[in-house]
Amino acid sequence: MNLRIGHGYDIHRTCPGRPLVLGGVTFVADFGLDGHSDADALTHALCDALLGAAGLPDIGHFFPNTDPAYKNADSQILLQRVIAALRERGWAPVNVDATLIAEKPKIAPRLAEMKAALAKSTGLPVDAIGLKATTNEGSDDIGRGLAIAAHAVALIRKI
Ligand SMILES: Nc1ccn([C@@H]2O[C@H](COP(=O)(O)O)[C@@H](O)[C@H]2O)c(=O)n1
Ligand SMILES: C[C@@]1(CO)OP(=O)(O)OP(=O)(O)OC[C@H]1O
Repeated sequence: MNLRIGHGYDIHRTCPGRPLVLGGVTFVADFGLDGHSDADALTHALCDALLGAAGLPDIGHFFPNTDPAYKNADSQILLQRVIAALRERGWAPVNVDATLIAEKPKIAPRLAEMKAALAKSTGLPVDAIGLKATTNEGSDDIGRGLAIAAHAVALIRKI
């Protein structure tokens, strides 16, 4: 089999006093996301989708949240390392697709920047990066602005 599919999901709580980083882009917002790294939930979901496709353990296995090396880590670096781990095992990404669930801020105006950042980190062309945003229609903690979540899928091919 030369093609594999993977799925990833991540959620981080919002908090004051931290930058809001999503898909490698920093948003102007009065809140950020809580986490050990930069807490970029979208990029973490993408990492897990890619790792899952290759049958590898999840992001926390490769970059433990107990390791000071990853304190405030740039998740684009983690994504680059995930791509390298796949390549070492003979896999390359074909395309990825993700959905960000956030009540605010408005993501759509910055989607192109986010796709460009993720294309750079994955080595994929921009048109192989799918990215959408939706609110949670006011329901549960995401709807109340207390958290931001992301779902992602990735297709990989044997090199
Ligand atoms: N944080 C968000 C959420 C949504 N969008 C855009 O708005 C459209 C409508 O959102 P619904 O939750 O009502 O589906 C959605 O299709 C996105 O284009 C956004 O930019 N940022
Ligand atoms: C990214 C890592 C890095 O330590 O930490 P967090 O920013 O806490 O993110 P999470 O998705 O909860 O866990 C994965 C960890 O690998």
